Amino acid sequence: MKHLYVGIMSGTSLDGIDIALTSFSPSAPRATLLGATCMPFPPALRHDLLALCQPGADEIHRAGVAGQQWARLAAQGVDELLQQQSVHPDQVSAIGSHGQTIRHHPESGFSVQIGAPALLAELSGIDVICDFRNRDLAAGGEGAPLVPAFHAWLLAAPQTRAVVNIGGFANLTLLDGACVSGFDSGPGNVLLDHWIHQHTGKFFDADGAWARGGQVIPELLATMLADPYFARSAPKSTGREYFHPAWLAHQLHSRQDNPADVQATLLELTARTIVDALDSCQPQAREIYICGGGVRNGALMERLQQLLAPRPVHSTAALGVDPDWMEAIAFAWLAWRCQTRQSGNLPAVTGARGERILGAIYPA
Ligand SMILES: Nc1ncnc2c1ncn2[C@@H]1O[C@H](COP(=O)(O)OP(=O)(O)OP(=O)(O)O)[C@@H](O)[C@H]1O
Ligand SMILES: CC(=O)N[C@H]1[C@@H]2OC[C@@H](O2)[C@@H](O)[C@@H]1O[C@H](C)C(=O)O
Repeated sequence: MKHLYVGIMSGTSLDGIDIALTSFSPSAPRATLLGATCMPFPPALRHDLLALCQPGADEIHRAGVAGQQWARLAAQGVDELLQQQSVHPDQVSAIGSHGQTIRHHPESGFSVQIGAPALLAELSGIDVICDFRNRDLAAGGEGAPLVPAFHAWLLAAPQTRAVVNIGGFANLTLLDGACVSGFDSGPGNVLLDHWIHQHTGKFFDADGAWARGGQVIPELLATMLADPYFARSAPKSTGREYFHPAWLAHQLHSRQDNPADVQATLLELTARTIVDALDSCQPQAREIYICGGGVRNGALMERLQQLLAPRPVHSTAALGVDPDWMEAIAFAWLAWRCQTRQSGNLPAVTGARGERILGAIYPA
């Protein structure tokens, strides 16, 4: 039995494809990250993937083409990573490939991730496991978030703790002994990224510096916080279908605010909705660990620390998991769960009728 798995995640930020080579211990809940790489999207592919997140003409053809480009980039990354680690493809049990979400509609029972898994299997010579969300949806679940099951497997502890992923969207896991809850709290970086790009051409607000120079606009914050998604009870998940540029334009309506103040308000929205989501969980987490790109936003981390004080807020690095690779490692874990015919979802999180083995296998 081989214990090496490759996990591949390209999240809603559309910054690139994260790839993690991971080994799992069959006896203990332990995941060892052997190496990882990120393959940034070439601008044209990023543009095409972003366009596919909204309905548009000829989208089936465009999704077919973009999916293959995604698979070629992922296969190149896997090849480079394995060579760097002196690992032969035959030594890898499977690739867990999330693919790129282009539509997530749990209310209609489906979620679409593209990434040409057959081509990835062909190019890599490794079994590819993909389509992790639709079995949970078929069982009445949201199909997301899935990482809480991995957090529970790896990070459960006697004290109540929370793990918060801040990527394009933010999701949290509350670990309370054997009880696990989790859901998407709302936008993470997605609106911050959009707003800074629109005003400066930059892809993200490095360290939150631009937001730090602005002032929160209380009325705008109150309007955004009044969005019904935030008050909805779990299970719930969201994405670019809901929190998109038109959502922000609608919130701004005919306001003529200083753009840096809007950025400060969007950062406050992300922080407040994460804290409100944590506060809605019972019992309260006594320690909070953050992963995802949001860890690099110093202004956001400081605001979370202020709002959550005196509870400690750390990166998941404090638990021995590099915050940049948590999600990719989780998809390596989901591949292992599928291949060993173990369930991958948590019904208490997604709302599915029961535990299910997640994923579809494309043999090498
Ligand atoms: N130095 C930095 N300063 C501020 N923000 C940063 C920095 N580096 C990355 N980020 C933010 O992190 C985002 C990427 O995070 P991550 O890779 O976790 O998202 P993702 O996995 O694509 O999203 P999701 O978890 O929603 O699927 C970037 O879009 C950016 O907003
Ligand atoms: C549909 C989809 O791709 N959702 C992502 C997204 O990014 C964060 C959040 O929204 C989460 O629900 C999910 O990803 C992680 C990996 C999850 O399923 O746990």
